Amino acid sequence: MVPDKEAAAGAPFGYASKRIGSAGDLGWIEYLLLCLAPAPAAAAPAVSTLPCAATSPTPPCPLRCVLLREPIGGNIIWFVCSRCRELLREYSAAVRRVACDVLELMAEGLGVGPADALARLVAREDSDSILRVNHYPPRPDQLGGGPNLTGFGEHTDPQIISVLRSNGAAGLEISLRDGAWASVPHDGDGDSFFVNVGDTLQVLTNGRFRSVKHRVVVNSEKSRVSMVFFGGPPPGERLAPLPALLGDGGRSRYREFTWKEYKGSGCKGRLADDRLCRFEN
Ligand SMILES: O=C(O)CCC(=O)C(=O)O
Ligand SMILES: [Fe+2]
Repeated sequence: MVPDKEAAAGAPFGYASKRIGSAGDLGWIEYLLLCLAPAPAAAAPAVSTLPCAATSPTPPCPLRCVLLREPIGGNIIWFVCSRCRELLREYSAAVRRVACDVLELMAEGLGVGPADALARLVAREDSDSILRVNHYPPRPDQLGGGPNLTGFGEHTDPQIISVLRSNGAAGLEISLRDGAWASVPHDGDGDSFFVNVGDTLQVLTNGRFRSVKHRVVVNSEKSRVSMVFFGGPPPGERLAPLPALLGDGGRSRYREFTWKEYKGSGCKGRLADDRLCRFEN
């Protein structure tokens, strides 16, 4: 995982609260963003050997492991103990396999070959995949502004596929074709995942699978915690609809671009922006 000092340097990885992205979007949220791409040797984490949580004086993180938060010069620097690091590694390897299995089933359903035509992009060691832990504290009584407080504003996920697991507290909603919002029912037994198509899968499938707008509203007494694996392609990967999905006229709805280019174009905009329209033919 990419080292903790990235957070201190103001890079997108690490801990943040309320601010989502760099364009002014706000939400009733705190979150951790962890890069799963292999870290360059020179940037090996200096803080990974802290003693494990049980003996730590800091509050437990939503994962029930411990993160130490230290306000230094206005920044919050976070440290992950070695046990937490190992748990996160195990979890992300398992959830990456789930993502790849789902992508293989999608390729089969679409009739495209080879079987790993989609999954290979996420399975690769250099895939730009991210783990995000979101914590939405309960809505405070004193806040006005109607029944729904925005936890995470409407957006689509830019990557190929997102696999989300929550603690069963309500709040996630998806946008239907007619623009109405529908709550995603949570799983009472806690053994299912919410799988979301990302913008890049919409491109790869030439629009056959749609990247659905979603948001989180905070209106309950209970904190919501979600943990999302975002399977993204390697940065230099050239992305375009799979040839088998171009249809009879051979029409590609999107021009070719690299993942790096897409990320670069999207990160400056607002959460709700339509990032794909710039790449449409
Ligand atoms: O917390 C949730 O349920 C959704 C979070 C989300 O959409 C995201 O992290 O991209
Ligand atoms: Fe999302």
